[in-house]
Amino acid sequence: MSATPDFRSDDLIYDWNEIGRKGRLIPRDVTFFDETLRDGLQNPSVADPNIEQKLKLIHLMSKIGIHVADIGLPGSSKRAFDDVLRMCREITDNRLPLGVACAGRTVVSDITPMIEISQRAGIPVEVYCFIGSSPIRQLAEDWDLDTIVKRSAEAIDVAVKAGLPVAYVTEDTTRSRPDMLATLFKMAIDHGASRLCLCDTVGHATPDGVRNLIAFTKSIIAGHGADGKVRIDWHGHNDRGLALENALWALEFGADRVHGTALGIGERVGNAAMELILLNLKLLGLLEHQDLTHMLDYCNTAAEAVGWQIPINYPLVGRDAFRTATGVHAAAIIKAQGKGDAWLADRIYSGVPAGMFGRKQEICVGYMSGASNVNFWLRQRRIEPSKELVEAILKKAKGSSHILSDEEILAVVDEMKAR
Ligand SMILES: CC(=O)SCCNC(=O)CCNC(=O)[C@H](O)C(C)(C)COP(=O)(O)OP(=O)(O)OC[C@H]1O[C@@H](n2cnc3c(N)ncnc32)[C@H](O)[C@@H]1OP(=O)(O)O
Repeated sequence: MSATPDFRSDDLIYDWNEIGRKGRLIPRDVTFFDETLRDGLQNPSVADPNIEQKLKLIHLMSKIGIHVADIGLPGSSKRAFDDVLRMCREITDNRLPLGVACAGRTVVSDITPMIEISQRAGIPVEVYCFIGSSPIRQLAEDWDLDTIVKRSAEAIDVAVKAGLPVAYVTEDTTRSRPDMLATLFKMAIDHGASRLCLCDTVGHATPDGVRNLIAFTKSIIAGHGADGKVRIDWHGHNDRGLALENALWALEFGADRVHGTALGIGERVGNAAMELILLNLKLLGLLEHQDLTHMLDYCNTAAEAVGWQIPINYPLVGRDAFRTATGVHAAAIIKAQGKGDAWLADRIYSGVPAGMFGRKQEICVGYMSGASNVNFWLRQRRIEPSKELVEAILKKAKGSSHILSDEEILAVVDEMKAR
């Protein structure tokens, strides 16, 4: 598999990432499940977005190629119910290419609002019903296996009878015992669940755990005669900082659908960041036809909706993702641009080509800069870069402890003009 769809990659970028990859294939028909409006909003430091912000996000999700959005727990409050109904109507009214899911406990009263919304909005809401499956959850809740099986079967039956697709979610799967999981998975398949969602609820998993769990789940599905009928979801959290890596490995190991949230916003330290999952798959040569130029808008909208700032050094969408003040870096980018080679300029000092995602390389002037930065800055603004002017700006930059603002540079330009 070639690393990028770019015909020039093979001769100009030697790709060590590809060694050993051959033969191990991330399935090309992977799908994406966006949890921003459910798990994302479980973070204690987010503000609950208003409905207009939620609708805007729904539109952006459909633009970046999300297949299904989990849009809340309609059973949790009247406001949640109303928002979910409104979002479902937005999807049907605008024929957005986006499926919807709603979360609920394996409790009938959490499922019935989803049935009502499906009927009123004319959309099949995927029922994402969860119950804790690990010994640690069982201990805290005093649940025995029979209780969990009975509750789960009852909830799945209600949803299936209403004609809704069901993803059966074993909370804390990554710390659950295999005998417990085997019993629950078989029960869910027998009762008509079309997906088993493996949850790293507390961010415990490493890639080895992901591989073992997915292999185990596949063997249960196959052994139960449901191969090709029941799909596997991966839902991961970032407590060990491994959410993105685990999500990518989950796809590699055979998960059909992967969950993520904008900017990784979610419970505690969050989930796998959806934009980074998409970014990495794009760079692996997958998602060739997916237009990801709306990712900046998706992340900015999510950040604004929950009242967060995107960190300046955040990949892809952070302010500095494609910005340099460094003399050696800037000189090389400028040389590439001077050759009229946009491809080269976008890759020479960037592991992620900005143009692929609707962004561009930026060069600024600071204490680490050289004459190239200043020349470039002036030419971009159609100001003649005389030797004296370049030297004066560079002197100011070298004596400064920050990147020069446009105003600061223009003040030097005016000062030199006035001489
Ligand atoms: C997959 C996940 O991320 S889990 C997180 C899901 N999201 C949320 O919890 C956010 C929205 N939640 C809420 O608004 C509220 O917690 C509600 C409406 C769901 C429930 O509120 P309350 O009835 O007041 O219960 P409370 O929140 O105090 O406790 C949760 C209850 O759910 C129970 N519960 C949790 N999962 C299940 C389940 N699968 N089946 C049955 N009961 C369950 C707990 O045992 C506890 O019951 P208890 O009150 O009898 O001890």
